[in-house]
Amino acid sequence: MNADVRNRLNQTPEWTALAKHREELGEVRLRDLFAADPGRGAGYTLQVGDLYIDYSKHLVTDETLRLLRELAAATDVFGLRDAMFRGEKINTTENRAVLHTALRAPRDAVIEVDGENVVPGVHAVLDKMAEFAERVRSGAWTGHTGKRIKNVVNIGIGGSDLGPAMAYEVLRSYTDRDLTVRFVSNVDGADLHEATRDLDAAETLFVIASKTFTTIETITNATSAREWLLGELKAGQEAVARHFVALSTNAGKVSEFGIDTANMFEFWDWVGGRYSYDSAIGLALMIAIGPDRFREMLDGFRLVDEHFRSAPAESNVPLLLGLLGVWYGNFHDAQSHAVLPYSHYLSKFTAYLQQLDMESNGKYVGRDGREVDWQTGPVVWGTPGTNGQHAYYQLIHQGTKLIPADFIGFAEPVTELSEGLKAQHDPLMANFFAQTQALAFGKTPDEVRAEGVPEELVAHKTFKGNHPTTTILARELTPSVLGQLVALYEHKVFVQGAVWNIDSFDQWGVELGKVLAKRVEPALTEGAEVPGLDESSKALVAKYRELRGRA
Ligand SMILES: O=P(O)(O)OC[C@H]1O[C@](O)(CO)[C@@H](O)[C@@H]1O
Repeated sequence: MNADVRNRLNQTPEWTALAKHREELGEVRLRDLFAADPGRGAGYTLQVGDLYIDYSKHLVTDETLRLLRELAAATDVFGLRDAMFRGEKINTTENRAVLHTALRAPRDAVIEVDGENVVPGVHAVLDKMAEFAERVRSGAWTGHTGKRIKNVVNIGIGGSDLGPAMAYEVLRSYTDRDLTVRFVSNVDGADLHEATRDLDAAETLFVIASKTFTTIETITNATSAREWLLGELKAGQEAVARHFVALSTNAGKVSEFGIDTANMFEFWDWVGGRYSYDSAIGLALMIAIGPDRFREMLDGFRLVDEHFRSAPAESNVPLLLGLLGVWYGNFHDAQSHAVLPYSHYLSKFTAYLQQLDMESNGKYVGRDGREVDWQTGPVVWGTPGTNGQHAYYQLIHQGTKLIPADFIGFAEPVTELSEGLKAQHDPLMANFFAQTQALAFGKTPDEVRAEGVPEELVAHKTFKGNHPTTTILARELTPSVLGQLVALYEHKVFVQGAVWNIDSFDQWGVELGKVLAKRVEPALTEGAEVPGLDESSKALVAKYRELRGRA
C-alpha cells in the first residue's frame, strides 16, 4: 500500500466497512450472541502453546472478525511481521532492526543484521550469563573479602527494571530462596536505601542494567551503590570488580564507570529496552532461577514467536488480540484496557505491560511523519483481579466507560504451597470465572425483581453486562508459560502498531522531560536562573527552595 493511502487508514475501504458494520451491529448483546449460537463458548477459542484463549465474550461476530482481518491484510501486518523476523530496519526513526525474537532463536538459526548473523552472539552471551549465574549460585563467585554472594541488587529503570523485576516475582517459587534479589529503579534515594539497609555489603552483588549506560537515574543509583559498598567494606576501587557487573550495549560508558568490561554482559541496539528482559538484562533473574529455567522461559517465548510467524490469520492469537484492541479503541471509543491476573505471582505483570504497550504505541505521529487522525495505544492498567474486585471493579461493572479486559488464570496453584493453601485455589478461580460471567451477561431488572428487591433499588442492582473480556487460561504458571505470555503481548502490541502505522519501537516522547529535568536541577540546588522557565514552574521552584530552607 502506498504511503498516501496508508496514512489515510480511516478512509480505506476496510476501515469504512468496519465503521459501517459497527453501526449495523448497534448495541449487540452478548446474551443474544450466545443465545443465537450455543457453540460460541467452545467455538470462539484458540490454543497457543499452553495458553487457552477464550474470546467468546467479545462484542464481535464472525463478520466482525473477518472485517478486522481484512484491515490487517490491507495494512500489511504480516508483511511488517516478516520484515521484523528477517531483521529489516523497521524501527525507521532510529534506523534499527527490531529483533527481540532473535534473543530466543535456536543456536542454528541464521538471522542477519547488516549481513552479519546475530544468533551466535546471542548464544555466546547466554552461555556467559549461564556460567556466571552458576558461579554466583554455587558460591564459586565470591565478594572482595572472600564471602559468598547472598544478595543481588539489580539497578536499572524502565525496560532495564520492569521485565526482570516482574519475571522474578512471577517465578518466585522457582528461585533459590537463599538468595535475596532486589530491584532498585527510582532515583529517589529511598529506593536504594531500603534495598540495601539490611544487607551485608561483603555478600552483595550489584547488577547495573542500562542499555545506554547514560540513564541518569541508573547512573546516580549505581554511583551511590558503589560509594555505599566501598564505605561499608572500607575498601578501594579494587573491590568494585567483585561486586559490580554491567548489562549494556555501551562498553565505553561501562568502563568509564569503573566496571571491568570482562564483567559486562552485552546486548545490541536491535533489542528495544522494553523488549529486553530475555537478553542480558535478565541476568539477575537468571541468577535467581538458574540457567535451565531461564532457557525454558526462552523456549516459551520461541513457541509463541513461531506461532505468530506461521499461524494463519484465522487462528493467529496475537493477531486476534491486537485486532480486538483495534475494534474497541477505534470503533467503540474505548480509552483503556485492563489486564487482570488471578495470580499473586503476576502482581507486577500489568506494570510491565504498561511500558511494553504504552511506550510502544502511545504515539500520534505515523511512520510517515504525519499526525494520525485515529486513536492509537490505550491506557493499560490493572492489578491482580481479586484485589481489584474490592477496589475498582465497581466502575467496570456499573460505570459509564467501556473497559475491555484480559483475565489471566491458572488451573493449578504453584507446587510449593501447602495443601491448606492450595485449597484456596478453587475460591480464587471461582472469582475468576464469576467475574467474566457477570461482566458479560450482567443481571436484568426482571432478574433483580425476581429476587424480591424493592422497586426503588432495582436500577441500582441491575447489571447491564456486555463488558468484553478475553480469558487466558493455562494449567500452571511455569517459566515457559511466562515466556509465552510475554511474547503474546509483545506481538499483540506489534499488530496494533502495524495497523495504526506507527513506529512501535522508538520512544521520543520520553525525551523532553529528561532534558527539562537537567535544566531545572541547578535552579533547585543553586537558585540558578533557568532561561525560558514558565511562571508556574518558577513559582513552584521558589516554593520548593523555601520549603527546603534555601530561599
Ligand atoms: O536501559 P536504559 O538505557 O538505562 O534505559 C532505560 C529506559 O529508559 C527509556 O529509554 C525511557 O526513558 C526506556 O525506553 C528504557 O527502557
